[in-house]
Amino acid sequence: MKPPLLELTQASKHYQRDGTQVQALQDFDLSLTQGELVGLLGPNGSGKSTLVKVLTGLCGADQGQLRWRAGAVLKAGQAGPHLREFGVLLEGRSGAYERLTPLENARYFCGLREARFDTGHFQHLARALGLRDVHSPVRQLSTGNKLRAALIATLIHRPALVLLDEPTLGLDLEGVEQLQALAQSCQEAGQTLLISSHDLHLIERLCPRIVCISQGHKRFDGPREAFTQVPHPYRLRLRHSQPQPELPPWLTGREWQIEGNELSLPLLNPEEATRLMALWADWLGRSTELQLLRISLREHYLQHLQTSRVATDPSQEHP
Ligand SMILES: Nc1ncnc2c1ncn2[C@@H]1O[C@H](COP(=O)(O)OP(=O)(O)OP(=O)(O)O)[C@@H](O)[C@H]1O
Repeated sequence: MKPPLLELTQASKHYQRDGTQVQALQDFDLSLTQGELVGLLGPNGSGKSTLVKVLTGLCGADQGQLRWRAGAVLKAGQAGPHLREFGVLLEGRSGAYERLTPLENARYFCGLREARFDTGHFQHLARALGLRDVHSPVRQLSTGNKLRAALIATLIHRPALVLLDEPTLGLDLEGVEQLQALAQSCQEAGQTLLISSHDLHLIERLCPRIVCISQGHKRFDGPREAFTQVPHPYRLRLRHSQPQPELPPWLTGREWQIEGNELSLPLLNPEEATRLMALWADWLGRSTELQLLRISLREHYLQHLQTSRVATDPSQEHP
């Protein structure tokens, strides 16, 4: 097993707002290894940006520790030379200077990280993201192209760790696909990426590992397959005016949900639906609507958020 590139342990951070304490991050552990592509999911106000800020030394933590490349133990949120190896895009905002061109921005940010500017790499990034106009001031570019310029400035020095907070905000469909392909090529080149997004499908398509955060707590951290795994991934939903028939023995113990005249039954597989329909042919024949559904990614996500909820500041979260 590879040693961790970055290890964050027991990180907590609170803000003071209108005289009340908002716990943005609570005892948060995160370990990232080289070449990982990790998706960070969580509702508004769940602590994603705070986590990125603590990781990148932009905001100090109340407690917690950070280790980079198995080096000295630092206080979480502490700045240091290790940050030169980071590339950060914050909250989907264009971090590029408006008066400078995308090329000048890339040169400037490369210099800040004390890295050698590689024209070939700049051209590769601009091509990969479809940014043709690299010589006009950023202020003259469209929102999507401002973001492309910021992404280039984030990646120009080939950072070992790339942290992208909402990198698709303002990107069109083509832009999202370009970003996805670029993120995959960064991973293939051995870079580690942590991508925070509200786009569930992007995270599912792109990230083999998913971390889910809610109210500052980690709710899930594991492979994408485990994230989308539930004991009964199908649901038979029917509408009927009659009382429901008896459940066959192989379905007893399952949670049968009734709402008005709508009835929903969790199933293991579509074959269970076929067996049920044969058993209940008469009764089902009188139902007005019958649907076999696969549990959606959104439902998986909501289930993860509901597990072990704690009452820290529930008013702050909006799924
Ligand atoms: N500077 C601040 N002062 C006070 N409270 C803050 C500050 N920054 C964040 N918070 C609060 O901390 C909590 C976590 O915020 P954070 O921005 O980390 O969430 P997020 O998951 O990134 O949200 P979003 O998806 O909306 O970007 C929220 O309750 C937020 O209101």
